[in-house]
Amino acid sequence: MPVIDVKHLTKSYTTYKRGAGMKQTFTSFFRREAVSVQAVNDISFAIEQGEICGMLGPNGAGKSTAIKMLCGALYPTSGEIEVLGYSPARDRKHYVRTIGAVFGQKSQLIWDIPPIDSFKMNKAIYGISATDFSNRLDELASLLDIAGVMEKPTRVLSLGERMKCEFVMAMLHRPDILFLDEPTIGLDVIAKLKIREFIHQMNKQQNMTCILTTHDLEDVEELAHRVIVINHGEKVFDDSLQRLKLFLGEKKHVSFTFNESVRDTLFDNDWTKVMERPSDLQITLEVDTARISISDFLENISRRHAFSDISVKELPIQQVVMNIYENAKSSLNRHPLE
Ligand SMILES: Nc1ncnc2c1ncn2[C@@H]1O[C@H](COP(=O)(O)OP(=O)(O)OP(=O)(O)O)[C@@H](O)[C@H]1O
Repeated sequence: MPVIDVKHLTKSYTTYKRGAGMKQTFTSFFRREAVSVQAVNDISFAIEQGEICGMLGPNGAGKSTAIKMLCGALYPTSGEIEVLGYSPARDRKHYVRTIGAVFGQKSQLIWDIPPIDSFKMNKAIYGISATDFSNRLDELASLLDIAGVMEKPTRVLSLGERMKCEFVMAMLHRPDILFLDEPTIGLDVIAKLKIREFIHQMNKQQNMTCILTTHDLEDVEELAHRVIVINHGEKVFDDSLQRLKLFLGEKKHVSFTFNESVRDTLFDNDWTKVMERPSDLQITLEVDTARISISDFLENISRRHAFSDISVKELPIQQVVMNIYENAKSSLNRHPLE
């Protein structure tokens, strides 16, 4: 039986148009034009206990709105959410004891006091015993490597240190389900690794279920068993990471800065496509790594052309979603895996 069951979830926001300038602002006090935004549109999914599900989608797709409804912070316009038998919006008081949440863009810690005092506040709110609090805090602090950080005022912490403390705050009461909204946004590679390792550990140790929204495909690659892609409020993909990769192909974007100008035609073959040409010396190529390994590709290029800079990246999320969106409608039900 799923621990999270979402049926036909829909959320529309109503905002009011306000014109620019004094005259239109004044007019809008008396006559306002209502504008409705369909942020989440008829989304359904079910998640089993212990699953880690990544939610991907471009800016404005509706991911945060969906997570806020799952946390009980927003009422759905229509549709049903059941998490561990609770309705998040209706049974808030009992429900919040079973979940934890970390929002990359919004802190739960109190800015002017050290995180340790915010943790003690949660101890009181959740009625955690002194022994359990102390054991749990020791465990979380050592997993996240934050000794010496918890006693400084939150406002002086680096982003990475603060995010680790946000995770402690969310996990002190041992929630069964963790909702994460862009938990690694703005973090350096080391901090990202630490946080991913921590989520893994909690998932393994407590069989904790987790939904995370992200723009970082590596988060999904490292963590998620399953991926839901949302575009314009609609679910356009819901399956395993393996199947997402089949949609993406094994493509990467490789950008070079060459020492001398190169012609586009040099990259005219079956496994590369020119994506960008910012200058004579710079080029971004899409490389199909199913056809040529990155190491062979780089060796091939470096034998012919000297370059001073290079970067290898996953496909931008915008493009991933576009590819999926274009393919999804026509071929989702008759995919090569089947
Ligand atoms: N409080 C609000 N009032 C009106 N419109 C809103 C509100 N919150 C979000 N929206 C609109 O709903 C849509 C979905 O926004 P949401 O924040 O859920 O997207 P998202 O996928 O999380 O985007 P991002 O990746 O940029 O955070 C957007 O068009 C946004 O402008």
